[in-house]
This record gives sequence, structure tokens and C-alpha cells, in this order.
Amino acid sequence: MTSDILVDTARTLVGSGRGLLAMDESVPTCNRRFAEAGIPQTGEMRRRYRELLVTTPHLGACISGAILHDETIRQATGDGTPFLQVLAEAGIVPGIKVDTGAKPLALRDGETVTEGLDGLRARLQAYCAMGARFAKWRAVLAIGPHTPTACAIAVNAHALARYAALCQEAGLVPIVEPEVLMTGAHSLARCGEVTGELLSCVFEQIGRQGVQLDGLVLKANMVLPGLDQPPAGQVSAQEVADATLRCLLAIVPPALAGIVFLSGGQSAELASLRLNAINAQSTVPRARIPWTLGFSFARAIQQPALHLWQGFEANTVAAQQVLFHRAACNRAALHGAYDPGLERRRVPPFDLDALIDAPATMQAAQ
Ligand SMILES: O=P(O)(O)OC[C@H]1O[C@](O)(COP(=O)(O)O)[C@@H](O)[C@@H]1O
Repeated sequence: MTSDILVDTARTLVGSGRGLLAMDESVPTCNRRFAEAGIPQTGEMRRRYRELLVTTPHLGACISGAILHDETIRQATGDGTPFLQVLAEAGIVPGIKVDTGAKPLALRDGETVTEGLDGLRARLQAYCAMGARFAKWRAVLAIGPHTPTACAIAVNAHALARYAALCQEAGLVPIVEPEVLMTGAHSLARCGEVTGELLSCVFEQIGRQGVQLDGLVLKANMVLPGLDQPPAGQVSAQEVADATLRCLLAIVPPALAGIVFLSGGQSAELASLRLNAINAQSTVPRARIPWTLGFSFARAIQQPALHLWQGFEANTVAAQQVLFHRAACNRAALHGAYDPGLERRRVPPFDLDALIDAPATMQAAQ
């Protein structure tokens, strides 16, 4: 019975033509983003910002699930409506980040292992009772001349699989996120190799620990060259799509409920362009791809809105329009309907159909 619930939840998350809004930044990460935008780093400002996100009009047209943080899942809007109720009314499934962060890995200089397994069974039951229907755990691996080591890959994969098994036992769909960072000067090919090694180890552990594949969602990085690659090493959206799909097809089991991509620090527009290419412009035939390929972006959906908001009530509606616009562009990218012209299209606020279908005459002159 539990397995049917898992499959249904996973299908709602990845099979409804919408994507995930990751709004589960830990307190230090959220404060860092606020500091960059000149916003005071207080609990009340974080609550107001998360209120702005969840109350964005018509967000449910583009977003199927929202990943919350422990702080946020307990919060309410200024008029006292719990965020969980606001999300339910918008048709958005609530999820929860349950790892406690990437911590230094003993005897492995500079590498990390994501922690949070102690007491996880009880925390999952509590989140499930609150109304969460899925969870997320992120492992972080950086590419360097001698990293990631086999040890860092193995311990992170083992923890991801243990987390996933505990989630399914509690009736929550696990989102399994093994992230290879964009930082560094590595090539596209090297990112593909490391991503492949990591995913192989993750799925080996998932198999060994009996995790049900059709009740699990993979949150993956796109295969990308490092940020410090010179311009000649940077590649087209189609090359990213091809490298990403070839890597996933070689390793990820077809039975998986779906794959969603993290944005990882790409600009909002590049993330949409590449997601669109993955769904519609790859040389890999669509018929060979067994999964839904969606998004679970944090920065690539939120950053433009956060910078517009700046912490001022007067900017809330404008920031929500920008947030909706990014969510709508990414929804379009799931269907191969995104093109950079959408970025300059002038349409009524919060109007998904107008954005996607607007005739050229409605575009800004820019
Ligand atoms: O605050 P943390 O735990 O470092 O997590 C950072 C963020 O990384 C993500 O996993 C992916 O975010 P991006 O799309 O911005 O890369 C988010 O879900 C999360 O909020």
C-alpha cells in the first residue's frame, strides 16, 4: 500500500508537466544570499521572504512541489495561515530537506560527507505527520586534480541510500541529490566522468538497500564544464544536453520515477535554455529517454526575485511577478517551448498562457 502512495506522489511531482521550487536553503545559505542582496539576516526577514514565495499568485500552474526547510515548514503568513495550507490550496505538494549539511570528511582534506542520519526515522515520521509528502538530501562533491576520491563518493552514496530507504519506510518520496559542483577548471568530459562514477555508486547502494525505484526521484547536476574554463572551453546548450543525457542513460535505471535538475549557480536564463535543450534539442532520440526530465531549481528561480525584493514590502508584487516568470519559463522548457525571446515578452502579470502563446507583436522592442 505504501508503495502505491510513493508512486502516486512521485508521479505528481515529476509527471504533471510542472517542476519543483527548491526553497530549502539552510539558515546560513539563506543568510548568505540575503547579505549579497543587502537584506537584513533575521528570522522574520526569512519568514517574510518565504511568504512572498509561497503566496505568489498562480504558482501552482508551474510548480508541482516545494522543498521546505525545517524553519519554514513550521511558519505561517503574516495573517497566520500556515505555509503548508497556502501550498495545499495552490496545488503544490510540500517536501522537506532532511540532511543536516555537508561536513568535513575525516582524513580527506577539503572533502565532505553529508550528515543527518542520526534520529532521521523519528524526524521523518514527524514531518510526515505535519503534511510533508517527500524529502530531500544533498551530497556535495567537488572536482579537483585528485578529487572526488573513491572514499568521498562511497560514503556519500551509502548515506544517500540509507536516507532514501528510511524515507520510503516512512511513506515519503526521497529526492536523492548527489551534486557535482560547477566550481573548478575541469572540462565537460571530466564532469561527465565524475558524474557517472558518482551516479553508479549511488545506484549500486540504492539497489543493495532495496530502495523502490519508481518511488524515488533523482536530483542531478547537468554535465557542465567548470566555471573557470576559458571561453573556448564553454559549450552550447545542445552539447550540455547531449553530455548530460548520455551520462544519465549509461547509468540511471529506467524504472526511476523521474529526474529533476538542480541549477548549481548557472544564471537563471542559461538554466532554462539548457533544460529546454535537454528536453527538445539533443541529438539523443527522445524515444530512448525513459524518464521525465524536470527541474528543482533554487537560485535559478529565486535569485532575480530576491534581488528585486531587497527586503521591502513595496517590492513584493514585482518580485512575485519575476518569480512567476522564471517558474513559467522553466515550465515551458519542460515542454521544449522555451526560447530566450520569452524573457522580453510583455504580457499581463501571472498569465502563463499569454507568456507562452503571446504573438511577436507583444514582445518588447529591446
Ligand atoms: O543551503 P544548503 O543546504 O547548502 O542547500 C543549497 C541549495 O542547493 C539546492 O540543493 C540546489 O539549489 P540550486 O538550484 O541553487 O543549485 C537547493 O535545494 C538548496 O537550497
